[in-house]
Amino acid sequence: MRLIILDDTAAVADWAARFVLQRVTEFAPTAERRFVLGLPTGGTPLGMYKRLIQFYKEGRISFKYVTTFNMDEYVGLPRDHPESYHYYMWNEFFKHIDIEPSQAHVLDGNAPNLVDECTRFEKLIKEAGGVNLFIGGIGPDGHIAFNEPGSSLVSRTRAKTLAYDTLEANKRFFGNDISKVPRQALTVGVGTVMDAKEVMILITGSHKALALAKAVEEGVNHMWTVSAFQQHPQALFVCDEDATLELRVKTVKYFKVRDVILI
Ligand SMILES: N[C@@H]1[C@@H](O)[C@H](O)[C@@H](COP(=O)(O)O)O[C@@H]1O
Repeated sequence: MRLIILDDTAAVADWAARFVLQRVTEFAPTAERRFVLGLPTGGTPLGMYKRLIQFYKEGRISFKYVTTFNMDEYVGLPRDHPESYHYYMWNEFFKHIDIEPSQAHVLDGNAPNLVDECTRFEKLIKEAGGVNLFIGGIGPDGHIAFNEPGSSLVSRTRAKTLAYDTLEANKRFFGNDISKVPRQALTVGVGTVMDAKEVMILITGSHKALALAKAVEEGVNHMWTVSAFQQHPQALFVCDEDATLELRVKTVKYFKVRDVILI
């Protein structure tokens, strides 16, 4: 696991977008050999999506042969609700780029049978040949996707009841009214993300500092599900200075040696 420490949220957005650009460019996807990207929602990746849209407009990247799988979706929120992850992905990213809509997969939180929907999603990932790069964000309680504290670290895509901390953290998107935040979500499992060839997790802000410290400095722990990625062969945590506030100076100094060169 590598930890990339950058100055601020803008630097994280730029770095993450350039990392995606680099990986897609190196892979040189074609119709027969598509690049498979796992994607997150939330406030953290917004800047990365903006930069990627810019790269696309400048002709530096194409998503024509990219297949995407989103991490999660609320259960029971209409697809056209401004806080659904379908709506977010379409408005913040997909409608601005040349991705084939049929290749942009987001879990259906309104499916008649949620278990079947999760099974279908896992099957689609398998049929696509697995995920080349899974990008994720975390909650202040250290959850990855919606794998709340206590989730199995070998879990697969399934429905989860959201933890109180997550309802609190996400109420800002629902007029600060916690009662409006859906209580359940469909989420890829920790195991689903662990299966990706490479994982990049974006962590910004002092409210995520404790989670980052737990993930990096303590042992693998199902109460901080993002800590599982210590055991991934190709995992990158990309954070800003604020997110490092709970880390030891020694840890920060160690990881501040930059060894990843991007185009
Ligand atoms: N399920 C999502 C996570 O996938 C996301 O990483 C997290 C952080 O969101 P933000 O980036 O807005 O802090 O929010 C939700 O809980």
